[in-house]
Amino acid sequence: MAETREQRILEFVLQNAVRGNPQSVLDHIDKYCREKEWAMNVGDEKGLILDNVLQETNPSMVLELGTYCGYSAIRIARLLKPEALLLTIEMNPAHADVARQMIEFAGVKDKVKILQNSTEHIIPKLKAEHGVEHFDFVFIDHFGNRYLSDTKLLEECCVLRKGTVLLADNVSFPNSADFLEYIRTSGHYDCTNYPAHLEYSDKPDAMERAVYRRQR
Ligand SMILES: O=c1[nH]cnc2c(O)cc(-c3ccc(F)cc3)c(Cl)c12
Ligand SMILES: [Mg+2]
Repeated sequence: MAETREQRILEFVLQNAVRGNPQSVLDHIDKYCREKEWAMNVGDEKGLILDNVLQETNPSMVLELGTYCGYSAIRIARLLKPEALLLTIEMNPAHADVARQMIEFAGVKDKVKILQNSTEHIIPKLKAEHGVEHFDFVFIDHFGNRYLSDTKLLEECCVLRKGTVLLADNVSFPNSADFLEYIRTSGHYDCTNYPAHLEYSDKPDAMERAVYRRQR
């Protein structure tokens, strides 16, 4: 029995899912987390919202804040066009290690680069060290109490452009209230709310799309 929940999810995928098949990996993570042990993957219901908003955006450069086990990274990577890339930031080394193996097993490792450190450490280095000009799409799913500060940091580091789409998970929880207030009242974003449910549960949750207006 693997010692951590994240390792048990990975083990279940490695032993039951189809190698190289991203959908099979997603389905098996959802199956394990619905039937055996709950975990904070974006999940299948909110995952469809992510799929739709992502496909409408048709991005070349994507950033994710909060990799966790790699579920949403695989979800995003499986829909990216050939030259497109996903950078995903994960501060927890154990989670990043599980995600690396999950992403490799799913067959999407060529489209995904995991950066293991805190967001405030990495975001200021994206242009100089990772050759980023701008992101077309940002999926925010790390810690609600960091959503606002990291969104402002993305603005200050000039990695957003007019039309960049931010999509934030878990905006129904109080710890991202300051973020919601800012994107809805700052005048720099056009916002849309998507009511849904907490992954693998019937508790209410929501996602918010925020399209960046200001020319950078
Ligand atoms: O920390 C999180 N980061 C990214 N996504 C998360 C998520 O989708 C859900 C939750 C959560 C919500 C309610 C609950 F009762 C237990 C866990 C968390 Cl805590 C996170
Ligand atoms: Mg989440």
